[in-house]
Amino acid sequence: MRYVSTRGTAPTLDFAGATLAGLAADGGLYVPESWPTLSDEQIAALAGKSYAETAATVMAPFVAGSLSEDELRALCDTAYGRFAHDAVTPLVQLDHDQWLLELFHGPTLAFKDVALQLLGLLFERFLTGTTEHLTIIGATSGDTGSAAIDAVAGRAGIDIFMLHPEGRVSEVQRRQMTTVGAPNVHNIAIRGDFDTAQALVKAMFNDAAFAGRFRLSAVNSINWARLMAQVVYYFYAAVRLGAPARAVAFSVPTGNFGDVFAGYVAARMGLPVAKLVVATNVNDILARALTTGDYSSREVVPTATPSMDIQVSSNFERLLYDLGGRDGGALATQMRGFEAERAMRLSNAQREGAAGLFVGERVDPDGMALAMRHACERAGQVIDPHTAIALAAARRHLAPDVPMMTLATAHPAKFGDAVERATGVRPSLPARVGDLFEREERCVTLDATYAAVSAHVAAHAVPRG
Ligand SMILES: Cc1ncc(COP(=O)(O)O)c(C=O)c1O
Ligand SMILES: N[C@@H](CCOP(=O)(O)O)C(=O)O
Repeated sequence: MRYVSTRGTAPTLDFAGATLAGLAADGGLYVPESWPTLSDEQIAALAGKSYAETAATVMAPFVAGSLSEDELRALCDTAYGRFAHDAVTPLVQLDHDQWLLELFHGPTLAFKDVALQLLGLLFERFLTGTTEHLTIIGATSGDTGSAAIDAVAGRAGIDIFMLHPEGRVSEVQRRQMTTVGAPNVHNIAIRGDFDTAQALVKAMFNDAAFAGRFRLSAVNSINWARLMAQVVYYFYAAVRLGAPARAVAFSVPTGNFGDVFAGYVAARMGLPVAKLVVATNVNDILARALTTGDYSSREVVPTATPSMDIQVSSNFERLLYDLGGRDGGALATQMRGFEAERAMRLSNAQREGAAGLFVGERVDPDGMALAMRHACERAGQVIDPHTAIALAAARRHLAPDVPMMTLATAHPAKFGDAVERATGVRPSLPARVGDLFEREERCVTLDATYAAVSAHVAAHAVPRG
């Protein structure tokens, strides 16, 4: 499979190249040249397969030319062997036709592990036999950071620099990042919000001199491999609830539009998806864009769902590209307009294309708390606040005979205070996270300026050989 940039001018790459590059050189995001499809028979045949087998089948067309089927299967066995549940992403029934798709059974208790456990192995595989040293730069509102650090800590040939907004991640999230002692892990708290951290990361990629000195790569969902791995659980869950004979719906708590874009990819590949509910908190740029066509960024409001406190959603660009006829030149102009104005309008084609599958929903703090209480009292499920946002949104879009799956993106113990406030129940941390509160923290705090952050990275990164 070849990968093209959404902005049309970066070199076309194979899967290995796109994985190592992260962001395209023209500032765009890599997407497959075309969407592979699975026939109904191929989808039906997934019903008897394990998670790792499903992953190898669904991802095979995307990695063709860079990995053999046997290599991919071995990587999936290793990546998904580290999960605490044998089903990797189990379904839990909430109601007659409502389900939770639990994505938090990986090492760091969030859905990010599903993709990042694999991505760590892919980096290692693609660096083997080269003398390259990878400098990973990433931004996190909490969960990507810990999952990425777990995936690459201690790996040879890689350093990771992870930016998080100071004081705006939960204590568990922060400690999961800052207590990792491996010397290749560099935590940076910035005095700013997540959007600023994400913009600083993109600026380092887009600085030709800087990108020329270091072999930069990405672990955020700007890296195509992240999304590819997330497509798998949409298939895995849907076939268990009757696909392809029966259409299914998903509600996804959304920030950077990565997870829900993976659902869109599953639909493009042939999975019968009736609806994708794009659930946001009060930082609702995506809900507004999908309901009114107005994609305009406002001040970020800190909430009890910090991982979704985002007003610039990186992966929306991938959707706009696909729905806008894959015209890289036109998309580049549209995105440059957004970058200058922090606002843009979707074209008619983009709005109408999105309306066929997506529905945007904004959920306020009361709706979130109510959903947590409802899940606890009616189904005995303690859910995290991000999942609660999606559950509240899901309940507005139930349809007869269409199972609705709410993606449970984090373990409730990562956000224990908010869960306890809403439900009176204090979830305990699973033993697999270890002695998080006893370990020493390592992190520098920097002003949210390009000069400060790029100088820090440059001082600690290994230049190209
Ligand atoms: C727990 C949780 N839920 C939801 C999201 C939003 O996912 P995405 O950014 O892929 O839309 C995140 C962050 O990515 C998260 O950490
Ligand atoms: N909520 C995210 C923000 C980064 O998103 P990503 O999916 O692009 O890595 C986080 O947990 O850091």
